[in-house]
Amino acid sequence: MAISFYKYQGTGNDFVMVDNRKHNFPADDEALVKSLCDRRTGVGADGLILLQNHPDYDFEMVYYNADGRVGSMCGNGARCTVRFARQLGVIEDVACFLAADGEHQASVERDLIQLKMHDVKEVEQIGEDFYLNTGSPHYVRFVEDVELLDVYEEGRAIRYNERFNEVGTNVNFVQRLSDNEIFVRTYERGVEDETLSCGTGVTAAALVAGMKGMQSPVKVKVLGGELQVAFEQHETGGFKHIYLMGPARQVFSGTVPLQQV
Ligand SMILES: N[C@@H](CCC[C@H](N)C(=O)O)C(=O)O
Repeated sequence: MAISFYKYQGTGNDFVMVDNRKHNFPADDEALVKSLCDRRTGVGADGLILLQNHPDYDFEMVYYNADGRVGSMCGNGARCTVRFARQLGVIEDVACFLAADGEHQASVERDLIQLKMHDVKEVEQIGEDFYLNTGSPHYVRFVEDVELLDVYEEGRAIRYNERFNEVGTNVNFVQRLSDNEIFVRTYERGVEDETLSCGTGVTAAALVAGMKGMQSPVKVKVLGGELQVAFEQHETGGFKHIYLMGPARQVFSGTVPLQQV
């Protein structure tokens, strides 16, 4: 048996995508997902996503981290899944779909995908840092010079801090570049390394920038390109009308014999 797959990327956050509408991909096989995501012996990706039918939505997105475990919400993965659904003819230019954290709306605008994120009700302050959930848990630290930072070492130290116990966290280091632009580097849980971009992380970083006085929309530079985050701040704290926007495209497609993974 062979697995047909597509490889997509959104600002360098890359995913193995499987059209699971008529198949039954054995995603409970953690070792299989992990081996497909392996950059030396597999296809290579930060995660694997199944696009499946759902009776109440245009489609359902099921996301697995590169370590093979089922993940929480993935912002870039969702933008890539919308592009994938458009290319498969599942949707036209708008989508309403189900992800790990519930319903999302999205729209395709030429090479950009705009994704509506869920409201964020609270942002915890931890010393000078912040912790919030944008579909996945994110720790946000503002720094002076993000390019000089050892994201792997400093990210891991926070990721495995006992405060976050077995749930863990993603860790975002943020530099303010101008009145409306930040630069974000992320250590991603489940990849256990820095990735070129993290959509839920960029969203978390932009919201914290908003708390610090930055106006929406916030431009976000990442190692893999540029994203934009729009939001409205609740008077009582928290955020609503949150949108993540950026490019997402197919890189290649192929098949992998199951016995080789
Ligand atoms: N790359 C993602 C975040 C995926 C979830 C993360 N790995 C986790 O386990 O929390 C994104 O674009 O949001």
